[in-house]
This record gives sequence, structure tokens and C-alpha cells, in this order.
Amino acid sequence: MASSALRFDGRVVLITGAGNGLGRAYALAFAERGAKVVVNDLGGSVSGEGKSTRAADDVVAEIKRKGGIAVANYDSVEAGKSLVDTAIRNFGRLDILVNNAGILRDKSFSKMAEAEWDAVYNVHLKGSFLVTRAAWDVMREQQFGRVIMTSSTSGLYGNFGQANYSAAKLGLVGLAHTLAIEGRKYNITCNAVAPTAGSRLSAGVMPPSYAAAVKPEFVAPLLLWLCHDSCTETKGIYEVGGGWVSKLRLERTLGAVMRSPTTTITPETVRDKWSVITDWTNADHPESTDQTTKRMLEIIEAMKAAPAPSSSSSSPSSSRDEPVDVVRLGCDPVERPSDLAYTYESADNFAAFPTFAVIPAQLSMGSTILDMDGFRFHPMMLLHGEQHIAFHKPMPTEGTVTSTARMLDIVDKGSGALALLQVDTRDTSGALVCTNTFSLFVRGKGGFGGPTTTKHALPRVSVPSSPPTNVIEEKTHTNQAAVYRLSGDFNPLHIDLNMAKVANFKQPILHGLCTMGYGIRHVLQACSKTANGDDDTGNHPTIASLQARFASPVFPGETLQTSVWQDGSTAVFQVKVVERDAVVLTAGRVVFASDADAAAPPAAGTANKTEQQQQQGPALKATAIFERMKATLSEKMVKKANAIFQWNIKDAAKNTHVWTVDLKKGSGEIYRGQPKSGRPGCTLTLSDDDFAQLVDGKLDPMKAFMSGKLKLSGNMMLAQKLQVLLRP
Ligand SMILES: CCCCCCC[C@@H](O)CC(=O)SCCNC(=O)CCNC(=O)[C@H](O)C(C)(C)COP(=O)(O)OP(=O)(O)OC[C@H]1O[C@@H](n2cnc3c(N)ncnc32)[C@H](O)[C@@H]1OP(=O)(O)O
Repeated sequence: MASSALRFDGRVVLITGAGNGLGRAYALAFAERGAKVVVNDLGGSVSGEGKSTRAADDVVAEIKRKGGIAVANYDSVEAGKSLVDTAIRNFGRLDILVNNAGILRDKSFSKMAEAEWDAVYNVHLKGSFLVTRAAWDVMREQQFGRVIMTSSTSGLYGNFGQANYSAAKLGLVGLAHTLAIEGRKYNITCNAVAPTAGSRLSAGVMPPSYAAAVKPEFVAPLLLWLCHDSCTETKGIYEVGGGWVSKLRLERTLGAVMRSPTTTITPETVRDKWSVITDWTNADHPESTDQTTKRMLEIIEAMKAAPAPSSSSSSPSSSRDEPVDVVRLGCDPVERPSDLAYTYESADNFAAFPTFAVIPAQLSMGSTILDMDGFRFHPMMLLHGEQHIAFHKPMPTEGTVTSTARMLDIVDKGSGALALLQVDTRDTSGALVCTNTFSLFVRGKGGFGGPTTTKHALPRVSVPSSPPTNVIEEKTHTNQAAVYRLSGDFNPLHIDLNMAKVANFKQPILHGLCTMGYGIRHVLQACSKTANGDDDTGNHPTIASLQARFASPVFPGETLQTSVWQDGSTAVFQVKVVERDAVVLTAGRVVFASDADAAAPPAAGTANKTEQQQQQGPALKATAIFERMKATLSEKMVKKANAIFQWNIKDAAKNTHVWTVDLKKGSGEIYRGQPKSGRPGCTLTLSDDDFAQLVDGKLDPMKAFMSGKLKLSGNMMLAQKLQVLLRP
């Protein structure tokens, strides 16, 4: 035998039911490797009837014949302690216990009597308990023990006619799991095995050729390894037989969250989420109840941060809500009279503050964040990464809007995973009011091998090298986060010190959207005199889009300094925390709608113009052309084009105006804004002048493409259908 052979010299083994089959094979194998063996066997029949000393005696004799050491014990396992006493009396200790004894009383469940249930339960589960219970004290005292519970595939998977046996056998797995936990600090391991072997118990159900191929001797090596001093494996479940050994574990789907602070789980939500609940993608393998508790706590915390249950929600936007929201952003009409427009519902120019548009978006996210395509993460590790809002219409000061959230992409950023989401908010007529596109950075979840870039990335914005046109400084309140959370972002990261610590912050951090609200307010303050020729009495310029990146956290009470670089109708901005000289908001940009553009239908969140007034004003060149195309949209054109085209038309001030020509559904539709559903087959970008020339036939599309005047992305074949679209 090689020097690395596993030996059991000095160890004492008790094997129950060792007179035949598996027990006998274990006894011979342990003895052969130096263990002193207690061979227990009642000597009864397969069904547990009768009694004889012969079976145990034969095995003891065989061991002795081969030079080993063994004694017999003839008690039923229900006698528990007397089996253990045999080991102590003869060898002074007990190191290894193999609970192997078993009987069968097979009956289909409808015919099974209580006595048959009890007999099987008493030998397998209660018998294992009684013997192990007696051995436990000895092993604890010794600070060493190896315990094996014999389970069965019938217990693991169920088997017709074996309700009693299956229940007892799976019960043994539960017993093994708990003993493994309780035995850990005493160096006692406990494992469960589900062997397949030809034995007296399987004789009636196994064909002889199969029984010969699955000899008990092929199972014994696993047990010897699990019981050796050098093996610390515990709490395992193994299937073993015929020379094959495998380990089993539990698997749990990611599951679905169907409750929020404002809604509850119902049988219908369970039904509706069934495919998610039962989806094995990204399933995990829990090993302890702690992991369930931890997951529960994560879910509960995340639910606080994600107030709505589904990815689509309606939220009333009322004139009473909006002032509350802007107070959260530090609006102060006493300090700055122009803030009255955002704080006083009876003000002449009362309007929704531009960043109010994030509120319905946030409410609509719900479990979209939690599901995150199968990602598991602690919700405190999630930080708001970037935010972009495109306004297609003025945000109503009253009414109901519906927002629909969708996940765009998940990107591997090394230090974290970046999830990009988009939320479309529509009014009751179905018209798109605004589109929120934003990213969430999950720290510590990078390196999962996903894509490192995304086509959905927000536009890059850099700060000009010239000095800023305006710098505005303002101290936030120490209770700023406590006030801002009333907007519906109940994320404990912003209020609960313990949760902040979990996220490795010394104190709760400010909501990113609150910092952004300050920044936007400063930009409005800086630009209100120039962008649309408005003054600072509250007639703020109309915003077409805004964006920023959250570069570093802000702590409530810190002073924010916003630097603004205004150039025509675009303002680039950056926010710094003065006390720490830390840049906290980068890539800030506000694009103001020009007067011409503001007059076109889906322009922006506006402070001083009614929707009706806007629609009457002069339009961008493209507006008129698209309106003309819409009016003359022919059946032929619809058939020929059959795709979604996105047109990005740039005005003189370099603002981009998005139009969609949607010919996919067989009925042509042309509207302002991103495609309502689906992706564009082809995106075309050019100036409004070039667009006008293209339509008038004065600019050749191919030449425009070659010269770079016209940029094309997507399906080039579709782009060739341009002519059809341009000449309706
Ligand atoms: C409607 C929507 C509602 C959503 C509500 C969400 C719930 C809210 O309650 C949560 C919040 O408000 S959290 C508070 C606001 N956010 C923050 O404070 C985050 C501040 N940022 C950071 O700490 C770091 O930038 C950090 C940690 C994000 C990244 O720092 P690092 O790990 O050091 O990464 P770095 O080495 O700088 O860059 C690695 C790659 O990641 C990209 N990246 C960095 N910051 C990003 C950010 N903020 N957003 C998006 N991408 C970002 C980098 O560009 C880099 O990628 P690449 O290598 O491709 O250039």
C-alpha cells in the first residue's frame, strides 16, 4: 500500500446494520485499514422482523480472519446508547459512526398503515438519532468525530411505494445538515450519502446483472475518505454507486420581487411573475439559512429604494407635488424671487422644475433595478451613475403620466457593473413627455466578462478650457437628504448611518438627483438672462435636454460650487464640493430649446409658455418638411420602406432634434422624438439646412454621405431606401 494510503489505525468505528450488504463492505474496508470495528446487526429480516446473532458474528469472524479487530453488537438501533457502550467498553473510544441500518415496508401510500410508517421511521430516522445522540457526547469530549447518515435517492427524488422510507431518508439529510453545523467547533463532521448498491434491500427491485455492477465495495471508498482525519468535508450530500461518486447541492432561482412600500404581493402577481420566479438563469446555490436572511434583508432594503412594483407605472403629477419637490432641491423664493415660479402654484409662470421629470421615471423602475438581468448585489452598492432627460413636451403641472422602464444594457466597467436604463413618460393622450436615460453603477460587480462599452452610452461632454461664464456657490442643508427623500427615493443609503457604512461611506450621502437639481438650478440662474432673452424674475428658459455624471458622492451640508460655460443655447456645467475641492458632477450639459424650437410641439419643460402658445410659433425647417411628408405618406412608400428611420436634425445652434419615421407597422407614422417602440433600422444625422436641400433634391444623398454632411448608422440597405422617403 502506498505511503499516502488512508489509514485508520487507532480509530474506532461503529457501523449499524453491518451484517450484510453495504454495512458489511464498510466494516471490512475500515478494518482492513487499521480501524477497530463494532459490527452492529440485529440479524432480522429485510422488513425488520426476527433477530439473530449470526450476521454480525460472521462479519466479525471474517475481519478477524484477515487480521483485523472487531466486536459484534446485536441490538436494534432503537437501543441507541447500548451500541455506543459496546465501543467504549471494548475499545475505550468511538471516532466514526456510520448510520447504515435500515428496513423496508414498501406500500403505495393509499395502502400504507401507520405501523408501516412508524417501523421505517423508527429504524432509519429515530434510530440514527438515538445512536448519534449517544455518540455525540463521546465525540464532543474527544474533539473529534466523523458521522455518516445514509440517505437514499428515494428520499432525494421520491419513489413510488416508499413514502415512509423517502420521508425518513430525506429527514436524515436535514439531520446531517444541522449536526454538521453544531459539530463544527468540536471537529465533528457529518455527511449524508445516497448509495446505490446491490444488497438485501434492493434484491427485489434490481435486476441481477445491474446488482452485480453496483457492488457495495464500490461505495465504501467514499465513506472511508469522508471519515478520515484528513478530510474536513462536512454538510455534503453524495450520490455514489458502481464506482461513481458525485456531490449534490441545492439550487435557487434569482426569484422575483413583487412587493413595494405602496403595493403588496397577491396571487395574481405571483402568477404573472411565474416565468421569472422559475427562471434558472443565474441561479445560485445557497448553503445556509443566513444566506436566505441576507437575501431577504437585501430585498427589503431594495424595496424601500424602489417604490413601485412594476416596470410601468402611472403617477399623478399635481401642482401640489411639485413645490414640495423643488424645496427638496433647495429652491428658496425668499433668497431668490425667481424660484417662486417653481414653488408657488398660483404664480403666473408656475411650472414644473425640469428635474421633476425624474420622479415619474424613478417611480416606474420598481423591481427593474432589483432584477437587473440576474445580477445579485447589495442594494447599498448601487450608485446613481449618470442622468439624461430629453423633453419632448412641457411637463404638465397637473395630470397623470405613465412611465415605462426598460433595461438597455449592462456593461462591465471593471470596478463595477454599469446598468443603463431608459424610461419613457407619456401623458394621457399617449404623447411622449420626456425620456429619462440613466445609468446605475453597482460597485464591486465588474469583471463578469460582459461588454465594456455600449451604444447606449450618454454623450461625452467636456469642460471648455476657457474660464466659466458663471460660478454659483451654495451651501446645502445638513438635512438635505432627509428632505429630498420625500420625493419618493427612500434609499436608506441617504438617511441610515448603518446602511451608509455597509456601502463604505462614513455617513449617508446625498441623492445624486438632489445634487443635480442644485446644479440645474444654478445653470438656470446663470443662463436665464441670455438663453431666450428671459430675465431672472422666474421666466426661465426652456430646456430641451439636460445631463450629468455623478463623479463623486456629496455629503449633506457641503457647499456646492457650480461652474457654467454658456455658449449660445448650450450650457456646460460642472459641480464641485468646496470644502473638499472635489468634483462631484461632471459631463453636465443643458441644451436650451431655441425660441423657434420651443415653439414646435414636443419641445421641453417650460416655465413661461403654454403648450398651445408653443405649438403656434415658428418651426424648425425639418418640422415643416416632416409634416409635409406625413401628409403625403403614400401606401406605396409604406410598403417600400418597411422600417424605422431615426432622423437627427441639427439646427444652427447645434441642438439635435430627433424625428422618427416609423413605417414598420404597415401604417406610416412620423413624429418627433425617439422611436416609441423598437430600434431604428437606420439613423441619419445631418443639419436642417442639408436636410432641406436633400428633400428639395438639391443635395445628392450619396455625395452628402461621402462628404460627411450626412452621417448614417445602422442598416445601409435601408438607407438606400432614402429616396423613397425624401420624395413622397
Ligand atoms: C430616474 C433614475 C433614478 C435612479 C436612482 C438611484 C438610487 C439613488 O438613491 C442612488 C444615489 O443617488 S447614489 C448618489 C449619487 N451617485 C454617486 O454619488 C456616485 C458618485 N460616483 C462615484 O462614486 C464613482 O464615480 C463610481 C463609484 C461610480 C465609479 O468610480 P470608480 O469605481 O473609481 O470607477 P472609475 O475608475 O472612475 O471608472 C471606471 C469605469 O466606469 C465609468 N464610470 C465611472 N463613473 C461613472 C459614473 N458615475 N457613471 C457611469 N460610468 C462611470 C468610467 O467611465 C470607466 O469606464 P471606461 O473605462 O469605459 O471609461
